[in-house]
Amino acid sequence: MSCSEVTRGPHWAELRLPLHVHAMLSYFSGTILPNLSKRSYFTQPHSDIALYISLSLKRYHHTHSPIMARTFFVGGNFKMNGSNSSIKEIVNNLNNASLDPNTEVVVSPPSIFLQTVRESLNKKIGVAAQNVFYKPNGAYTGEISVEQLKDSNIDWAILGHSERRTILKESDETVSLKTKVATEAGVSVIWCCGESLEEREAGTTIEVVSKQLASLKSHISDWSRIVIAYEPIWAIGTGKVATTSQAQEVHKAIRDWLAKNVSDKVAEETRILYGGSVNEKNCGELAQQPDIDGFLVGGASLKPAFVDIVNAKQQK
Ligand SMILES: O=C[C@H](O)COP(=O)(O)O
Repeated sequence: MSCSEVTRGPHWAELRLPLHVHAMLSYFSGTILPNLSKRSYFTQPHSDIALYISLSLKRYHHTHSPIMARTFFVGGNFKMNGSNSSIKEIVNNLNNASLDPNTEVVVSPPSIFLQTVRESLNKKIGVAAQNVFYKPNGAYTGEISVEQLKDSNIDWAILGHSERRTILKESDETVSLKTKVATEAGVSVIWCCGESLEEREAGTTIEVVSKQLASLKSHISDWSRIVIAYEPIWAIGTGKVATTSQAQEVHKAIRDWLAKNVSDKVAEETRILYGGSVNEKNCGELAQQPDIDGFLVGGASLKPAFVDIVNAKQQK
């Protein structure tokens, strides 16, 4: 029902509204409901004023709430590396390390080690699978289901990593479907995107990442279980890290895309990680960028220096 359709209720002047509410109503009436002039505010009945109050408070809250700080996040993607003994060593190292309590940490061993790592690792550290299939069970040789992950207390998965997109030919559609099934079942996802060297040189980085995001958006509605990892393919395992300004530029573009295509809230709250040759030396400067909310670390997550990357925010 529009304001102009409201005909019942006492005149606003009969209401005993606090002065600040009146002031706020006058201030916002022109911006929130531009089709209603200030004059019409003074002539609207009770239920209209209730509508004004509700919209004004909503607007006031939106524009005056402090921006929710995003918890810094560091993921360690072991990829297809490690043995029983080396992974035990990594777990012991993490269990005994002094980790920044303000950083969320998730490690992702190969699937054969998932359960052992989950059982032996400090419970404050999350454990992620490196893949999950979109079917609940059945004849899908080599795949692993969301229910199986949950049954083993694994509540994270890395999806859309460029190595799976390129080597294993996973399409945007497949990655989006997997992400939908995982998040809907309560498994959080580190969702990866990023451009190849040819795409960067052709100047299509933002276009490529936007297309990957658009596919994701067409499959999911709840973004609260998603952490985005921007990983330029040319920087993965090459020792060629993106410069802080290159990384920040793409992270900002991803956040702008979320604001424009999903919502301001999702844009503000979604963590965007950088991945690609991150190490203990380059992480400090990257961590200072306003839109870099953490890292997805490959090679360096297998080394003791991973602890320094987790503590990147504490570097001077
Ligand atoms: O998932 C991690 C990324 O692929 C980065 O790997 P990297 O740190 O070895 O370059």
